[in-house]
Parts: sequence; C-alpha cells; structure tokens
Amino acid sequence: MQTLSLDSTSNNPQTGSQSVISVTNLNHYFGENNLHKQVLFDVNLEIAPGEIVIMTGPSGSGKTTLLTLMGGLRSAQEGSLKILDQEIVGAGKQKLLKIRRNIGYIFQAHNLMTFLTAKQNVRMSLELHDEISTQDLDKQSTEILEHVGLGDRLNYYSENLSGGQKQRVAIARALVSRPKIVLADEPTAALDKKSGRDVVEMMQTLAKEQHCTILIVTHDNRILDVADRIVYMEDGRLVNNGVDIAKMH
Ligand SMILES: Nc1ncnc2c1ncn2[C@@H]1O[C@H](COP(=O)(O)OP(=O)(O)OP(=O)(O)O)[C@@H](O)[C@H]1O
Repeated sequence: MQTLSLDSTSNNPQTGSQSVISVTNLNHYFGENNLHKQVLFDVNLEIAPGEIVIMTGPSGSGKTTLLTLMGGLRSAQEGSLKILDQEIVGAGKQKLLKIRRNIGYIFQAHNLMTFLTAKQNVRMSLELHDEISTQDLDKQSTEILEHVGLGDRLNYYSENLSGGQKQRVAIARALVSRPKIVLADEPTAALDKKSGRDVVEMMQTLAKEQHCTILIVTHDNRILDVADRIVYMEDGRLVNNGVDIAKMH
C-alpha cells in the first residue's frame, strides 16, 4: 500500500509529543463571497498516535465539518491542518487522494454495497488500496471478518445482515487495509445499546492491535468510556481540548 510515513508526525511545541492529526487556528466557511457563514472558529487540536478521541457536542456545532476536513473529503480553507505531517489546507486533489489512503472511514449509514456480500465489500476496499494477489485478498478479507465475529456471514449479501452486523462489516472494511487513522461519524447511531457497544469495542480492539488512531464523532453517551480523551465542540469552537479519561478514574 502506498502510505505516508508515520515517522514524519508533527511535533507539538506545547507538549513536545508527536501528533498524527494536528489542527492549528482552523477556520471554515460555507457559502460564497460575502454570503459566507463561518462554521469553525480558530480550532486547535492535537491527536497522538494510537489515541482514541471522542468528539461530542450539540447538533450543528461543527463536528462533522471538522471530521470531513480532517479526512480530506472537503477542502480546508484557513489555518493549518496536518494529517501525518502533510498539510491539507490548500492541498491539491492528488495530495488529498494520497493522504486519504491512510484513513479508514466509518459512517452512520455504513454505505455498504447491497449487491455485494460481506466479503466482497471488504475485498473491494482492499483492492482499491493494495496491489495484492487474489489469494491474499481473499485471506485478509476472510480473516478480518472472522475477527469481527462474522465468520459465518462471509457470503451474506449486506441487505441480509442486521444493523450491527452491517456496521461490523463497515469496520472490517475500514480497517482491512491497516490505515493509520480511522474517522468515524456517529458509528452507533443506528444501533441498539448492545450492538453499539459491541461495534465500538470492536473498533477499540482493532485500533489497539494495529496501533491506529481513532476519532469518533458521537452523541452517544454510552460509548464515551472507550475514549482516551473526549473533546467538546460548541458553536464551531472546541471549548475544551480534552478530558483525559485516565484522570477521571
Ligand atoms: N454543505 C453545507 N453548506 C452550508 N452549511 C453547512 C453545510 N454543511 C454543514 N453546514 C452547517 O455547518 C454547521 C455545522 O454542521 P455540522 O454538520 O458540522 O454539525 P454537527 O456538529 O456535526 O451536527 P450533528 O451533530 O447534528 O451532526 C451547521 O450550522 C450546518 O448547518
């Protein structure tokens, strides 16, 4: 897989630590010219390798906007936003595509291809990322689905899976190419309490195993305890830079 080197993570001058995601004085606007509406105000955030961060806050506060900017899914406009030490603000299409290869995405509406089986959905993601043999594609897709407890559902079409199972396929699909970063937007919103916890614990386990950094945007109070740190957004501003969960216990 073509990846950017993690050795080149940003140095945080305040803490001296390294960051996989580094946001500095970020502003974002929607709309054109004088009609523009500012939705992010001077956002600053550093996320370290292997950290699991949950971002929460009221509806409309800018969480999804920030997540999509971090994922290179939308052009960042003002300030600095570095992913694996690569500046996203002002980056061209090619650079964004390259950065995106290091990121796995999980959304509320899992976005599985309904005409493909669980295994084919995972395989397709791997095919897009890697040049690997058919045999390895098959092996890796099967292994990760077994790992998320779907070994007996490999050949089920996604429309025949439950909500929790679909979301587990989405997790397998996001993580099969071993991304450095996973960005998840409301991954438990469509799930009941048990399935929601299962799904997030699954993400936590895989992230620890793969030393992957995770940012989860959520309103779901039931999953806050999986985070290493919780950040809170309000009216386009990060109002705290993180509650360290370890210090709460
Ligand atoms: N494409 C867009 N064009 C114009 N305004 C937008 C667009 N997308 C989002 N907004 C506005 O930006 C603000 C932040 O929206 P965003 O979706 O980031 O909030 P959020 O915190 O993720 O909300 P929720 O928790 O409800 O998902 C809102 O006022 C929203 O109306």
